[in-house]
Amino acid sequence: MTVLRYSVPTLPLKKLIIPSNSTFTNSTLFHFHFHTMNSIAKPSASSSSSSSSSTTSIHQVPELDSDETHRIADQTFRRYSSSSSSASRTGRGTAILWFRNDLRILDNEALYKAWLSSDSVLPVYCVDPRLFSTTYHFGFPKTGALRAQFLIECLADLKKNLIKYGLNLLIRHGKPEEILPSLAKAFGAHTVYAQKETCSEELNVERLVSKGLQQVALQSSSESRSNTNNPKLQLIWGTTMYHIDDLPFDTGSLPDSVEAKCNIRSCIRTPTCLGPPPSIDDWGCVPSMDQLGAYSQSQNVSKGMKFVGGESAALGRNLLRIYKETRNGMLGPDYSTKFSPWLASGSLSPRFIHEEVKRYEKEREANNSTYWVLFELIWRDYFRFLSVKYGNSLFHLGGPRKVEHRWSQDKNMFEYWRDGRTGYPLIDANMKELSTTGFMSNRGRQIVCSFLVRDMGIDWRLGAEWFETCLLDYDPCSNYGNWTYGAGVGNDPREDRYFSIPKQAQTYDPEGEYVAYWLPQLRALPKDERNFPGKSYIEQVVPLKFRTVSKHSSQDMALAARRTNFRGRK
Ligand SMILES: Cc1cc2nc3c(=O)[nH]c(=O)nc-3n(C[C@H](O)[C@H](O)[C@H](O)COP(=O)(O)OP(=O)(O)OC[C@H]3O[C@@H](n4cnc5c(N)ncnc54)[C@H](O)[C@@H]3O)c2cc1C
Ligand SMILES: Nc1ncnc2c1ncn2[C@@H]1O[C@H](COP(=O)(O)OP(=O)(O)OP(=O)(O)O)[C@@H](O)[C@H]1O
Repeated sequence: MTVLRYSVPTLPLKKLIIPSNSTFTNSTLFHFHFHTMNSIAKPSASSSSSSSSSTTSIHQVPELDSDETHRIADQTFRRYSSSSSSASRTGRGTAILWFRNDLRILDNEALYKAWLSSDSVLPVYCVDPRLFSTTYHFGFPKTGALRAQFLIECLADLKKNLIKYGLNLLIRHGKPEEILPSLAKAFGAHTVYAQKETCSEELNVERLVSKGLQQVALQSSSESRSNTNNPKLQLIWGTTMYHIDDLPFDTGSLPDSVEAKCNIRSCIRTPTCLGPPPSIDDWGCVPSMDQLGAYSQSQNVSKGMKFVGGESAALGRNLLRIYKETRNGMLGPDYSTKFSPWLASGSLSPRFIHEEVKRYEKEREANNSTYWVLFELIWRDYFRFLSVKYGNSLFHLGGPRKVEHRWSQDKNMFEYWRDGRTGYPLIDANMKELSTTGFMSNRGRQIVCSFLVRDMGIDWRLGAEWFETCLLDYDPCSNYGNWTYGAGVGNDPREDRYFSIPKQAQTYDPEGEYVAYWLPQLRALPKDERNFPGKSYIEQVVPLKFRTVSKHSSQDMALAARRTNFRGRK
């Protein structure tokens, strides 16, 4: 079988070359945990054909127990720490480190700069109620329960690791623009350091925080002439593998087709001790699901993959050897790296992955998989830089290309898709995986996107906002970037990205293992019928645009015609 690479972003960044000559300041090589072929070959949902085990199993990702996770994390922290840099800490006073989507210690430049510029760092996380309200147009939960749970785990782990480094994490509930200026005032902080974001919701918060800090300075100067406090917000780039300052072009004019060669910086070496922290009586607890708001009612993963949040778990997950051959899979934890939830929360640095890949290549072998992991990370970078270039048009119906198209907002149709009741097993299985686990393979994402947009003709923003609710790895740039591509409104030169369900099913789920896992009622059918079950399954709600597989096309058409107008909330 020829394994095709997925076709969402193929160009334009294809030509962005990963330099093979990246240089590292620390060339010492240590052991790093990689799954072996044996551990990959362990029975998993993808390899098991027993119906009982493959319908009920839960795969924890990573599959290590807590002791092993922390052992590997500590080992990795040591490998990436520096004991010699305390002499360079010449700063005075207090600096605040405002954690956002950079919930990690390793390779966190903002944290490092806060440490360097002060003699005491105050790490803060603000539980911003806006992140737990609703999506912009259609009023879905802004953060679904599974991502909320993942975030809680990230915060608990970050707090634990900061304590190991001689600090702590102050957790406050409220808006950063209210919390940070008041902390800056109370502690006389000179700077608030934070990772720079690029989308308008986050940029708006940055502006408000900056304004709040200016108010502190104004108040301070009117109250005291001798001892004024003039705190500033210092934003540090940190989300991508390529540093924005190293790109050979200005992001505002990021070309649609790029041929660029630039170095990837080494990870920041974190000092072994980041303390002392300021004196604080109550550091605040990691929030519970209840505290995160109405939409975050606990939801347990009942089958499929259960991702463990936090930097320690992220460092325990590594998988490179067979990645290229399996990336287009859909079932089980090991067909792709599954780094995305940790990358999105910032528990994992893309530069760390790059450095580890290079180390692996040097110690063992360079192979297709090691190349492809970095290649995929370039796509992640690309969508981040695209958000700088295109701003809010990434979120607009017509996308960056301002495409005019009549979209449906049929509520019933959308709900068939959302709930996995379309009558197409491949769509329904993927949508059930998403709502049960918060994850879907890249292939699945492309297929369900194409179905919603092309076969159902539904406003792509409904799909994008539903993904925003559900995905553990939700990232505004990657999500809306990929959706605009899929909907044909992005800057992708290709016109119609149609994914034919029969073809996708035959190529990527030929034995119907994936659909039978998520739709157990199909397991009783012969393997080659599971994706094409006819009357043994629910009716298809729309015919396919380019191929009629339905045996009930008149009913399909009738259903498709029953369209009611779904009124967006905006
Ligand atoms: C409609 C749609 C919506 C998506 N929404 C998101 C999202 O909100 N957040 C997100 O991280 N990814 C998103 N993706 C991209 C991709 O599906 C996931 O990053 C990938 O499936 C995560 O699995 P993995 O970590 O095993 O990826 P791997 O295949 O192992 O790739 C390694 C890393 O490369 C990056 N990457 C891979 N493919 C892409 C891509 N197409 N775009 C951007 N980054 C990529 C991810 O960070 C990923 O973790 C979306 C794709 C589509 C088609
Ligand atoms: N982090 C984010 N996550 C999800 N959506 C985001 C994020 N940042 C910005 N957006 C979206 O960007 C859009 C910006 O809308 P805004 O009103 O700020 O600007 P606009 O260009 O005037 O848009 P509109 O014309 O729709 O009002 C909204 O759809 C908002 O949801």
